[in-house]
Amino acid sequence: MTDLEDYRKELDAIDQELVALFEKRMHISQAIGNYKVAHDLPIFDEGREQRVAEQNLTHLKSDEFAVQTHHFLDTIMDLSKEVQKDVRAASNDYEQIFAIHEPKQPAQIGYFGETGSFCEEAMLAYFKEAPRDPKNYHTFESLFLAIQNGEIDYGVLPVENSSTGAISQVLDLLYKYGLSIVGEQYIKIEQHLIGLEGTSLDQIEEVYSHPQGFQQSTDYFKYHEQWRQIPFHSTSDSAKMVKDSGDAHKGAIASRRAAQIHGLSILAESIQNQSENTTRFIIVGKDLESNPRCNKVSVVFSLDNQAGTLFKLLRHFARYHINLIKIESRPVEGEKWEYLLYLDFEGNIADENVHEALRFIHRSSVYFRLLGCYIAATENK
Ligand SMILES: O=C(O)C(=O)Cc1ccccc1
Repeated sequence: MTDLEDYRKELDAIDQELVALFEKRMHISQAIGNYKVAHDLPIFDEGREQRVAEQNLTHLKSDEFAVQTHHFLDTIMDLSKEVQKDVRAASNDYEQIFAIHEPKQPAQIGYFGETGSFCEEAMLAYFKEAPRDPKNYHTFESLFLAIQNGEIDYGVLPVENSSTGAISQVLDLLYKYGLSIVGEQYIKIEQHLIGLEGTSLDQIEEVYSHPQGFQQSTDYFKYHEQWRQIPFHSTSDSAKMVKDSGDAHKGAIASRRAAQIHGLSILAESIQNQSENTTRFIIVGKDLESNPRCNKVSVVFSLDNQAGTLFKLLRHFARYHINLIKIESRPVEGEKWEYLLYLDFEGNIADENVHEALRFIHRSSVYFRLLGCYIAATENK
């Protein structure tokens, strides 16, 4: 027999013992998982992991393989945690996450802002037949509250702008109120400086708008630094306020439509930084809705604060051939340096690969919620 064959036989014998010990260890991890679920304890205990690694390294005869042994122990502990997370996921009634409801019809719709707001435009574009008696709300949170308490079935809010990025307050509210995304709509945004009829630019002293209006028009305001910029509810609330004030020194940033509706004049046209300025709006409802035509999924989750967890999770999107569209992170309220991740990707929750990927994210995350599965909007260029 060659030496090589002898070595291999020795390895086979060791592997056999390792596998038997590993299986035994995994059963104990599972039992610990059950205990932690029953006693509502966290799965990750950094102090204990550190102690286990240190204690086991003292069993080495020399330091020669200390690094590899550390790696080996870390991997074993990662696998144990996965088993424990499986136990917890099963106890969370995983299928409940996918409980799909029928769309509400006829539905009471709400939107953010006074009549003439961009959200109203998005609502009219999304619900092809103009909704009957839509209600409007002057803060994002009051709109979320109205959906939560059943005053309205769906609400329309901005979630992302092509030049200013995510509208983070809306992401935070989706998490806070546990509501769902049932659709989306793009609207091309042109901002104008508007004021009372018969006034001119040199009379303006202060300008009102939604913070988005200012952020999308920063270049224009570099040339008008003497004007006071005053944040107000929505662009259209600002327009209405200027009209109601009758004050020629006040201006608003809003749409052409808002100027017409509130009887104001355009003093400076198209003042937004980006000529193709576009906002993505979401239609928010109480429950998850989905049908076979839906091709976009949104989720929110948080991870253990450990090296490599995000990579380990995102790797599965490549493995299941899922196209990621967007990832956004937000701090968790009250938890310093802890983050929630908002992920959009292509697919339908009924697709096998999406289901598998979601099962994995759910299992690997500390917090997980499916925000919605809906039809991806296309941009009208
Ligand atoms: O204020 C509005 O009109 C809104 O609907 C919010 C908003 C503001 C600016 C751009 C896009 C959406």
